[in-house]
Amino acid sequence: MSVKIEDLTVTFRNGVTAVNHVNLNITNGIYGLLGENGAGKTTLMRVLTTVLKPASGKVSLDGILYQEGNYEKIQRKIGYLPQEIDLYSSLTVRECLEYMGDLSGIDKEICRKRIDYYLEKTSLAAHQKKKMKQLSGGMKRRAGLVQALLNEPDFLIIDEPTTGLDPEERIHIRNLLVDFSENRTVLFSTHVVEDLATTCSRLAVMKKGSFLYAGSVRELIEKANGHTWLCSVADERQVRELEKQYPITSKQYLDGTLQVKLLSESKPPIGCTQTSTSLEDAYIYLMNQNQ
Ligand SMILES: Nc1ncnc2c1ncn2[C@@H]1O[C@H](COP(=O)(O)OP(=O)(O)OP(=O)(O)O)[C@@H](O)[C@H]1O
Repeated sequence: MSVKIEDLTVTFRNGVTAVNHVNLNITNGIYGLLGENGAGKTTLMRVLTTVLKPASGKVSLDGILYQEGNYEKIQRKIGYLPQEIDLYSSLTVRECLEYMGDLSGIDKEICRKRIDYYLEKTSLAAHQKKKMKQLSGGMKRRAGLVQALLNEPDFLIIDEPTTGLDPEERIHIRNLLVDFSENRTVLFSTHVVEDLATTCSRLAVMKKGSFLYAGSVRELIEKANGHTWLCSVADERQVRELEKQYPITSKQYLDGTLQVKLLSESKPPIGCTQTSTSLEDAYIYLMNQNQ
């Protein structure tokens, strides 16, 4: 499964260009999508789900062009978990998923088996008789993900799937997505950098409708390697001084000493040592280079 985006632009009626002449190739596996609020990630995902039509440019899924006459065929290959999802609140989890499966035209018996499997995988099996409105935020998110997985899509598009999940469930969902992506394509948008660091090998970083970076996670980290410093500072006042000059990616008291991790091209003129670069550091480094 491959998705090809060529010179894609999306402009809303109010004149906002949310996606601006972007190009991207997404192949098998999990592909991460990162970016600040309002960068254009959701807009791009809505185009890929066929909900939104682009102003210009081309998108294709395994060679099938996004255009009138092809949308139904494309939609059958796609699963989508939007940022906000309000499933039928007065149905039970199971009824709701069966109904969603029905709407997608999935054979009833196959659908029942898949619901059993994914409820188990998302730790929702024990809650399947609860009404949707009785679920916690994290449970609703997981039910939404099951809904997106039900037709076992070739291309799964997920917007913040781990929002509101406790640490254990977040790990379960990440592992489920990695298993699911074995022969499929998953576009995974999130603000939780750790989720991408532990699941995907490739990602794109968006800012103001364009890609600042598209490529391997390793190469993005390599860009910031050698520019990440761990410094021991005397007090908050010194931290405030440092903040004026450098992006600071972490700050914590360790054994009574205040330590900050900062990004700088060369060694800052205070006591510090070079330290390892995380994906989060590399993201901040990239964003600061492109201010
Ligand atoms: N329906 C719309 N009409 C007009 N402008 C819109 C519409 N939807 C989004 N926008 C604008 O397009 C830009 C991109 O929004 P989008 O929701 O794609 O960003 P995002 O990267 O998903 O942000 P977030 O991380 O906050 O979810 C923003 O400036 C937003 O205000």
